[in-house]
Amino acid sequence: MSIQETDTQVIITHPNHSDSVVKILKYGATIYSWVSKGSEQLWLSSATKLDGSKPVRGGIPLVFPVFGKNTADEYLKDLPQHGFARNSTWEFLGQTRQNPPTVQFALSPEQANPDLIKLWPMDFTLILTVSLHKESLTTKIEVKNTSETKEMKFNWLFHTYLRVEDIEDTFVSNLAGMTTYDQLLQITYDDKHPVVTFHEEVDKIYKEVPEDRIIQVVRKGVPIHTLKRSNLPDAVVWNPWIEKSSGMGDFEPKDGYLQMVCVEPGHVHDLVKLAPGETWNASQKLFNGELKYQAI
Ligand SMILES: O=P(O)(O)OC[C@H]1O[C@H](O)[C@H](O)[C@@H](O)[C@@H]1O
Repeated sequence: MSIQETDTQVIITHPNHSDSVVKILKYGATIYSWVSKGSEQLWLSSATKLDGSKPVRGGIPLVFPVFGKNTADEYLKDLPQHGFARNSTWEFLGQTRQNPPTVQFALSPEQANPDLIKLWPMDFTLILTVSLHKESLTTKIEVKNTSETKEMKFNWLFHTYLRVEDIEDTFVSNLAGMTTYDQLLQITYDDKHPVVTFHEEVDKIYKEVPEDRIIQVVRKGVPIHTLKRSNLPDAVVWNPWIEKSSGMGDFEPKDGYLQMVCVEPGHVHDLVKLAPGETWNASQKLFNGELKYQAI
């Protein structure tokens, strides 16, 4: 059996490659482990809660309908950081394809976290589709505005925590020349650095990155993660480094920042505006591609 469902999670094992396994919590529809060819690809805090009491610190939390805090939008302004998708229990819809094994989860106001959904009075359906391939993982989101009258405005982001061996000799490539908003310095500039390196806290939103920019995480000249985006123009690159991780109670081990980097494809610079009855789709694909340098 390639799909196992329990009360709290769904585990997919590739039918022809038993060393490829993905584990998805119903809480947040959060992928918290993806093993490809026998090795874990995602970072997960050893102190994270997997019992639905708090968003997962690690894996691929889903950020909707707001990235960070939005103080300007009349509906989004009351929501907590990163919205409510990661703190709601999604409905498991079942397996939709045998090979590659594919499953779907759904979230609508009826299932969403009751304390948070009352702050965002919209009618919507989200469908997350997860496909496990021999050497890749695809996550696809469909957002439908089910209202007959009201426009819906939102952000979407896959908050992907990638596992690395040593962040100090790792870099993120193919963002050279892109406009970035540095969330720490609170300034926007064109990043002329050939690659993003990590020797202190990094928290940057790369804006409107063309889809043909294939973001790679490279260690010692070897690409260890490759990320393809569809309809997700922005990419957040985050490493909390020493001080920020020590302030996060659910971040363990405390030097775990050395083994992770978040590369988060999203639509966060602007809000997606969806007319009544309309649907919006986006996806990310994680795999291990050939080294490819894309310069300015
Ligand atoms: O602590 P969280 O709410 O999960 O947010 C974790 C991080 O998410 C994103 O990467 C943001 O760019 C960061 O500013 C934030 O610190």
